[in-house]
Amino acid sequence: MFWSRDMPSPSSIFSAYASMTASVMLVRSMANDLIPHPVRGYLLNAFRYFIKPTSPLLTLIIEESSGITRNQVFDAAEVYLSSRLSPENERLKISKSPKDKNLMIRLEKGEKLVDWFDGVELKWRFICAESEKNNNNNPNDMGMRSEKRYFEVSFNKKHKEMVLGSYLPLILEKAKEMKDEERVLKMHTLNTSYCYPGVKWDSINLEHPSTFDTLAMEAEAKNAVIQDLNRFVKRKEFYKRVGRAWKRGYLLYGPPGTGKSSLIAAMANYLKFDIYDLQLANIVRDSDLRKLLLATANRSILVIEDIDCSVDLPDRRHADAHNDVCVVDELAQLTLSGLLNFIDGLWSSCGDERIIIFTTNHKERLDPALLRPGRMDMHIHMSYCSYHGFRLLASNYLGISCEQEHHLFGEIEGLIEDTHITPAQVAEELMKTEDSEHALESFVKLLKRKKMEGDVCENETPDGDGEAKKRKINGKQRKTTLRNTQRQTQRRTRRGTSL
Ligand SMILES: Nc1ncnc2c1ncn2[C@@H]1O[C@H](COP(=O)(O)OP(=O)(O)OP(=O)(O)O)[C@@H](O)[C@H]1O
Ligand SMILES: [Mg+2]
Repeated sequence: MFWSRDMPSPSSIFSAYASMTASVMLVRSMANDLIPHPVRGYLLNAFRYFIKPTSPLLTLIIEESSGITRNQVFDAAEVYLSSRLSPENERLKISKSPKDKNLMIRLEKGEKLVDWFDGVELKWRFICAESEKNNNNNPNDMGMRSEKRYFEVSFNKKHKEMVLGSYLPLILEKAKEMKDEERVLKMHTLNTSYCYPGVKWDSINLEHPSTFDTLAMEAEAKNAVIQDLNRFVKRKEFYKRVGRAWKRGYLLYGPPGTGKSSLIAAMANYLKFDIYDLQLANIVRDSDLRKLLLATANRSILVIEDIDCSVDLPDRRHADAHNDVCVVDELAQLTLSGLLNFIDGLWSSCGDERIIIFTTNHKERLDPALLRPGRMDMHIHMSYCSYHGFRLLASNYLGISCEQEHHLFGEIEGLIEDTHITPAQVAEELMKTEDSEHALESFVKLLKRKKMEGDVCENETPDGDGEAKKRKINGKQRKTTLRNTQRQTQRRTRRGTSL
């Protein structure tokens, strides 16, 4: 081994160490004699604090609760870490509650896990510390066991800013996405059973399979809706800054069977929002309406279907004839814009991330107050099936992808553009057989038949783009048809939603 003259020799190091130890012992014994016990403890602690080697690691403690509320970072970490498990983990906790879709996997106490973010190593540990709480004032108290659960995450100190500013926010966001994924959506409808005084919400799982991928709608309109929803959910701060309730209103209009209810389900599935289906025809008192609205949760969609029929006051008066006259008078004063103001008022004070959707087959019959700018944020016209819509349905129902061609497609394209056929009718026809050739042949026959019969769009809404002119029936016939449709939709409204 190389040894330099300038370096202290091993024997000198040893003698220096021996003399230092001796002097520490001497100081200690002097201190024992001279310094009172409590002061001595304090000085020793201070001495240890200054001479202890500094660790390059910083450890964050993430406790389960902060005060009486749960700690969101803990909940998020629990969910996030379940996606970061490694083969090294030896003990995991598995659970599933009735409302969960899948098994929940969580770290068992003591388990460790290493995560990497931006090239930085983060060491996680889940700790459950049991402690005994003794209530000294109560002689009968044998002590209560309580469990303190927390995560520890350690990393190099120099990454503190990055962990606090980027890593933990990412965990919160990721966990929210994962929880949304897991979430079973609910459809809330009114319970108006006679054994229950008043009305209340009843919920069932929303298992409507409609998504934006299965919805036949013009690509531009569909993208506009998706972008609008994305913008809405991201703008919490914006709504706060401009002093508006964080809500968005959509009016869906178009003939029956064009996908209004399917679009609502697609929106709910996309946003993972529950649906509250408010059948106004079943609400008798303003106080009930208020109670119902207060019982709706944030991140939900309030739906009022067939709005032109639901607030048809003479009909509601008739339906509620067994109730007292004052109530009838109260209802007669209920206008759509009044209802909206009422909802706005409630939501401004106690609602976040709310969507309200009205549907109608007859936009022209709506209260103009509802249509004025700023009332319903987006008007969405659901119309007859276009060739583009047909291709999407053919892909969904017959498995003929949008890139594939078929010898009947050219003929269908020519026929469908001049025929008023709803996506519901197309879907029904394509479902009749699994043999795609056969299905398309009979679909062509249907289109030809409709064209020959000079099929009309008796429920189409005139919207200024000339569609009203396409109608080939006279006014009298049309009124009868509209009345029948209205009766039909009123019946449906009373029965419950068509979602
Ligand atoms: N645009 C569409 N894309 C895909 N499927 C559709 C579409 N429109 C209708 N359908 C099919 O037709 C069925 C009925 O449609 P939906 O209930 O959404 O129509 P609607 O416009 O709400 O009708 P209504 O005015 O009678 O309430 C749906 O369950 C779906 O199978
Ligand atoms: Mg509908």
